[in-house]
Amino acid sequence: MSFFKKLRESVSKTTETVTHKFMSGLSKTSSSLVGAMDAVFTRNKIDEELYEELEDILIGADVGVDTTMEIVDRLRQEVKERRIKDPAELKPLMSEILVELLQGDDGETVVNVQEGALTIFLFVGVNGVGKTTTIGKLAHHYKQQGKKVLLAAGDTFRAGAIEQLEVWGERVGVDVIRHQAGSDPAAVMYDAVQAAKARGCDILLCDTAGRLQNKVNLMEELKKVHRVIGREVPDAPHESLLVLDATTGQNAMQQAKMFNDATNLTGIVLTKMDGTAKGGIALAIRRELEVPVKWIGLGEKMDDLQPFDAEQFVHALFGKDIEAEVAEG
Ligand SMILES: Nc1nc2c(ncn2[C@@H]2O[C@H](COP(=O)(O)OP(=O)(O)OP(=O)(O)O)[C@@H](O)[C@H]2O)c(=O)[nH]1
Repeated sequence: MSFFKKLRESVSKTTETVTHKFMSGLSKTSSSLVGAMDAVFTRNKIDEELYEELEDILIGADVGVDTTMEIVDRLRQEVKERRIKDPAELKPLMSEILVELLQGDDGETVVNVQEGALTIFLFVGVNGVGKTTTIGKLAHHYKQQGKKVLLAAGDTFRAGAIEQLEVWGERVGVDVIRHQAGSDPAAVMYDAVQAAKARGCDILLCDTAGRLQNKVNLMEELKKVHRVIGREVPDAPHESLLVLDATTGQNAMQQAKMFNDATNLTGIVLTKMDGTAKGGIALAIRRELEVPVKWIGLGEKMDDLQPFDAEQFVHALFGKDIEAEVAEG
């Protein structure tokens, strides 16, 4: 069975809606990245110049230098082993390599939800990356699954952040535990955990500050919040999720390194993938950080957050060609 056919089959197991969301959310990256690659794949021979052009395209799409080198090296190797001569054959090969690269170890993107017990997620990230929106979207997601959800307004640095979380709480129909602006976020977390236990909640989603007087203070605050949660519920937080804005490109990589030192991240939420033509950042993050991307944000609406799935992702980038290949059999 061809790679495309297998890919199409696995993708068709999921709903059409999800496929559509990935395709429309990633359309900017798809047309710029795959669009540029198409010009290379129509060249008349596979030579050094072709590989160099592919490298430029990948780096230009924020794939990152190391990851780009790895992709192009894999491509060279497969071309040699499979004795490929026609540049047109590089396109399916490229998508195959990208799926493998994005897939990682089995179960890596599984979200650590405790069945029948309280699950706590801590969200970290600088201001404006989409932290509050992501918390709102996930609250909606888990509420739809019939779970009892509570939110903790841990960004006490900005009064606006507390209000924004309350707006999401109202929109989704879940309660928010909050204190006054300027109060100790660790105290908010303590109260939120007690409230979640007393109310028999399934999921507690904790917002945190993205900015303080300085970076050291912020990291110390996050460590403290982490400690307080862990003291109240063993093994919590069950996920420490860094929210990154895909449109900030390589800046996102630097933020990831900084937060990883302070909070021992378990996953990344990559937002605003719909707003960038450089969605290649997902590949760089997956490869260069030792933390898996668990969700991607594909828009501003409540249901525009999708669990990260390598096949769906690549399918959305190379979509039309996969349909065509399957149609040809
Ligand atoms: N297009 C798009 N916009 C998004 C996505 N996620 C969040 N946003 C938008 O990004 C902006 C910032 O999101 P917030 O949730 O306020 O960001 P935050 O990290 O909580 O920022 P602060 O409240 O400043 O700490 C808002 O206008 C959101 O609607 C996404 O996946 N796609």
